[in-house]
Amino acid sequence: MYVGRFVVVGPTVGAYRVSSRSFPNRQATERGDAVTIEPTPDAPETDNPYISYNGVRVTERGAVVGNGSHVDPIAEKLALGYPARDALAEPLLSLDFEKDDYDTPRIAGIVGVEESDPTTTADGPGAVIGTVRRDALLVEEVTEPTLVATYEEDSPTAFDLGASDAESAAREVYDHEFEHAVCSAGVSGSAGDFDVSVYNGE
Ligand SMILES: NC(=O)c1ncn([C@@H]2O[C@H](COP(=O)(O)O)[C@@H](O)[C@H]2O)c1NC=O
Repeated sequence: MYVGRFVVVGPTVGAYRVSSRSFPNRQATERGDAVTIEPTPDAPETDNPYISYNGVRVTERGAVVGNGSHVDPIAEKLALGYPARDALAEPLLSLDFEKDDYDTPRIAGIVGVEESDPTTTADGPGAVIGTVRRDALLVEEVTEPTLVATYEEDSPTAFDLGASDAESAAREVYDHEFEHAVCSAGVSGSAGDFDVSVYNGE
């Protein structure tokens, strides 16, 4: 099955996988507190605005994963002190679904939200997941690893993630049977102490 891009989000571990039919020549590159999704040096030129972006941004108050330019404002709002639910919901709503041939949804999540966050109820690190589609804006707290994808699996659904560290999470989502894996990133930890890892295949 092809689900396009997907995030898996849990309280202390999460991941993002790029799967792509149209733009497979891409890589995940760690750059300080971010992971950039970008064309490989040999990729054909394109003016598609949706294929290069930060897929991960780590802040002191949580690690953000997602499939587009909304990751940056989510991280910035979180760092400014917005509650996790609101930091996720506002950029999704204002940027909306992608204006491409597929009305591709924006998907995102925040891992390792601090316990004091007023919009999570977890007794420990919290997590929120969300998506904006043409027909819905869905944002919710999750207490177990949860997946949302751009296509088919486009509402948050429980996901059986075995990994508990960033490196294994990146590897596990890359190796998942969903078709057309391109690259991935994993995050683990909680507010103030995160690990990040990328995987670009063998
Ligand atoms: N985030 C990404 O890496 C990404 N890659 C491709 N897209 C969009 O999704 C469309 C379909 O891509 P594909 O055939 O690779 O699933 C592309 O034309 C592009 O508008 C993306 N946008 C959202 O997922």
